[in-house]
Amino acid sequence: MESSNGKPPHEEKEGKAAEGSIGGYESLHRLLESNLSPELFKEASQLLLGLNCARSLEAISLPGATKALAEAHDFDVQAFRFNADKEHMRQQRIVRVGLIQNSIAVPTTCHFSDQKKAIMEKVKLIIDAAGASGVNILCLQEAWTMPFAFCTREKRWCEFAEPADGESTQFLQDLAQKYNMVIVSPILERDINHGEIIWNTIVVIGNNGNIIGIHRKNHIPRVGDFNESTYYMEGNTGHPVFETAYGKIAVNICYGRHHPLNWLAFGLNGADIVFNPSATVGELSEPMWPIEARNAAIANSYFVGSINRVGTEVFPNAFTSGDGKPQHADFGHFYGSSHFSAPDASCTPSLSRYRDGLMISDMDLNLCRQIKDKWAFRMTARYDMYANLLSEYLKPDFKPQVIADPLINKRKA
Ligand SMILES: NC(=O)NCCC(=O)O
Repeated sequence: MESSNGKPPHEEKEGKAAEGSIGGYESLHRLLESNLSPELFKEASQLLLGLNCARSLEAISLPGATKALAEAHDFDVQAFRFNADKEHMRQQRIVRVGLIQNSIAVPTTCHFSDQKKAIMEKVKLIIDAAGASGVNILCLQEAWTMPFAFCTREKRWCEFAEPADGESTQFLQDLAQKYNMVIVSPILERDINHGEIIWNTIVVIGNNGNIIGIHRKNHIPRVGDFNESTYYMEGNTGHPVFETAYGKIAVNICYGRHHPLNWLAFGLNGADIVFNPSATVGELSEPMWPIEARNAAIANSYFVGSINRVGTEVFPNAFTSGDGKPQHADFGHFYGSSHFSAPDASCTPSLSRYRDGLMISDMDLNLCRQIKDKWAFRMTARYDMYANLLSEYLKPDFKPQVIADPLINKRKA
């Protein structure tokens, strides 16, 4: 949507491009939409997003109440539909799935209770919008109750950790029940029954407000300012798939998306939808962001919901990145851009790079099996061959299978 004087909307509103915008636009998709002719935009869009059942992805309209909440509280809301072919012997399995991205709500210098309360208050409004839209399964962003303070290496941020059945879970249990919605809640967990150990955890809350189970982040980053290994260890919960009233779901937490075997394991356990709640910044990972999730959806014949937080979080004390550059007090810009990818290689556009948002998608889960039948990736995967390689690789005397050219150093001048 371009404004009346041809300027991108936020440039006009704020007199300058918002931090994280692309020349004043919220996303690449919106930049293209505003600057290409409708015919060219349609073609570009089809190339970028792929086709679903041989057609462009359809946008769906949402109730007035959702739009009113988005308008009043300035969050981006977008909604699309992934179709599957109609089958003779199986009913459609359509579920409405939502992703929420958000910035923190007050400065990181505020009292911790006030920070958490303010985030919960703002996220509640977006959950209300998801509820008003009839969302069945909703996933929040990684460590949603707090700033992503792990860059600082300061242990005081551990105060945000809470038991899996703690305050934020109880808060969401009420909303899950109210809206008959499954909610996936990524938190910093404190395991009080095991010596107060801290984990990066997701809690799956069923549509009756019950806790179905938890999963703990499998792969912990040691890259850039993501000093998460200072706070928690690799998870001990394997690759659970949660069978909910609306489908089988799993959660690959943030940095796990760089590990194809992590994606595979959730697929082998039967997931139809895998969420990837994340916290990641532009320079480090943005070129990977649209590729990895989409590739996982294709390779594993399931839907992926990718979520990233938004905004720049400034911390009270400056820290260094161990790269010889000056100390700094922020992590860089969390670029939002939450979106869905489908097993047939289509995907939605992304939410805003700088505003809070709610991405909604209807998806017929039958598409997962239809794509398995079409591409037969499971049938052609040769898992036994790879199981063998991996078990050899794990042995201390493993020798890489390399066949060297015997003439490699024998070329005459
Ligand atoms: N939160 C987290 O694991 N971030 C790591 C950076 C990335 O994977 O992009």
